[in-house]
Amino acid sequence: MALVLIKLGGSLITDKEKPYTARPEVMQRLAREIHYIRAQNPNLKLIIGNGAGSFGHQSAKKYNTIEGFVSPSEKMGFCLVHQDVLDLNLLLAKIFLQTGLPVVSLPPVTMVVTENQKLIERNFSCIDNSLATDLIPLVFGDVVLDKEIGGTILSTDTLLAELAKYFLKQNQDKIILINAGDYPGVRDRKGDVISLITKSNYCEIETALGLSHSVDVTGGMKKKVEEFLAISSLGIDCWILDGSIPENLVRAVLGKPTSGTLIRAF
Ligand SMILES: Nc1ncnc2c1ncn2[C@@H]1O[C@H](COP(=O)(O)OP(=O)(O)O)[C@@H](O)[C@H]1O
Ligand SMILES: C=C(C)CCOP(=O)(O)OP(=O)(O)O
Repeated sequence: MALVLIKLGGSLITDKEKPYTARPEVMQRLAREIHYIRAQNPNLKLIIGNGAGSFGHQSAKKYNTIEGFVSPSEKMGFCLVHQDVLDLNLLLAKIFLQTGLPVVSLPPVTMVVTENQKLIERNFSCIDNSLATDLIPLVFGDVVLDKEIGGTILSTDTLLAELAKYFLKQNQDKIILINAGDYPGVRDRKGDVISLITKSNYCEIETALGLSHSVDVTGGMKKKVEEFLAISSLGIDCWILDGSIPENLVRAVLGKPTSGTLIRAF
């Protein structure tokens, strides 16, 4: 049975230029599209992750949470970042539920432990169990506890890549990962969208990949492409596409012609 992991980027579901500004109308349309995808493929397993956008990235930057915490104010900051990502996730979860999608919000802080920002413990049994009962696990970029530096930040991209590897080991038939943002795909130095990134053309396009132009603590486009290229070599196709174009996400999941960037190892 196929598994599709969908990342709804913070750039798509919030206005990353305006602190704490969600885009509920975009969330509603995405919910309807995901509802349609499920109706077309009742056997499809879905995991959805949402980015932190102008919610968690604001506080994460303010408290430099990715580097850990020492002082009481940094520790408080860690908790406030978690609250910010929960607030955004709650808005999205409510909209999904109103649309009839059986989502269950699962905070990654309870699944993953790091050491000096390196992932050392994973417990994805709640994801497994949710999928087994035909629920849609809804995860998000979150704070996580770190054995050396107290805490850090785990992006949705990293989490979904880890989940893709985990389910691959469990002999999942086919896995695809789709990153939907508010950009048309990965751009080259001229600004044109690169339709296909492989191990062979990566070195030619690498210099075009940068950080996010918005407030963002987790690495922007370069890290995204590197992480997706790494899992593509395991046979997992990854799309980076524009989720603000109606039906684009639907087309990618249903295997129809899609505008955006496909990352495939070959
Ligand atoms: N080569 C590139 N192609 C597209 N976007 C790029 C590129 N290099 C840097 N970026 C920046 O990366 C951003 C996407 O990363 P990010 O903000 O983390 O997205 P998301 O919130 O969807 O995860 C783009 O909006 C753009 O500002
Ligand atoms: C800042 C925090 C706490 C999480 C970041 O998550 P993401 O890295 O997945 O968020 P977006 O870039 O998609 O906004």
